Amino acid sequence: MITFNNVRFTYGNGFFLKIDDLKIIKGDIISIIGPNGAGKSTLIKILSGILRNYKGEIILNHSELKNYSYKELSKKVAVVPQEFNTSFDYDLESIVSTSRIPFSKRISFFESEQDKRIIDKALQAVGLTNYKNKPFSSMSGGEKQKVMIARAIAQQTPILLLDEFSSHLDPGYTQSLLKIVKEMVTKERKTVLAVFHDVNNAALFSDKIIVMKNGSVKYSGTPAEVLNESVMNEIFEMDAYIIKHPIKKVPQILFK
Ligand SMILES: Nc1ncnc2c1ncn2[C@@H]1O[C@H](COP(=O)(O)OP(=O)(O)OP(=O)(O)O)[C@@H](O)[C@H]1O
Repeated sequence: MITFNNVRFTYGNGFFLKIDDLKIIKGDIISIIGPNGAGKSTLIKILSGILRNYKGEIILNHSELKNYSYKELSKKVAVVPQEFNTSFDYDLESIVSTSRIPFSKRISFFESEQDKRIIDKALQAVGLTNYKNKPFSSMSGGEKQKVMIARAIAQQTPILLLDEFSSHLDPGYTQSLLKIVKEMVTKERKTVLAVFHDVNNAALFSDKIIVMKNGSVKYSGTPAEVLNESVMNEIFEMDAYIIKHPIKKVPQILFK
């Protein structure tokens, strides 16, 4: 569904993203892990259409990614960013409603009845219906992340990109948001790429893990295939014990 061929990107500051060959299959939940500065967010920004001056080929549904207009790409890819701020203090409903703009047939955007239903359902899915008229600025960090997930749900795209969306959240919020996202993507067979710093959550959440370092994909495979002591040592320079989750049977990392 998404194929990378000899993709190269640089900000011009010495960092180089080099992805020779990578295939992302429809319906897979894929986590991207790797140390700070590995290029994880850069990869997400390329796939979201923010960074377009890469070399090589990224094929999304038979067409080169660069050739999609922003509007067309917004119908295919939704992003839950690491952080989101607005210069105006919109209420939650208005923030979520921006997800429907790509589907508008007019130049100025008026929500249809169907849009309103989709927005209500998305706010309901993350448990924020009662807050929909509250200003975004009055929400906590975790609630803001829920708003961004609702926005991505309402965008109804086949691909979802999550950039460390749980990094500021407490364990309870993290678990509930991961559950919401996993249920939704499994039900609707969405393809997900999610950047994680928490390797244990990555193992629990995903079908496959991509391990990046210095701008390249070093390993990829199921959590059981890629998460072992020597990879943790090579990639993160850490001494780790690996145990098996007692119920989910995926690897879990402990500090030595
Ligand atoms: N807008 C930018 N301009 C110049 N350099 C950038 C920019 N954004 C990121 N970089 C650099 O590119 C490299 C990769 O950054 P990126 O944000 O993709 O890493 P990451 O793996 O997401 O890191 P982290 O885990 O710390 O979020 C880093 O060296 C970073 O300093």
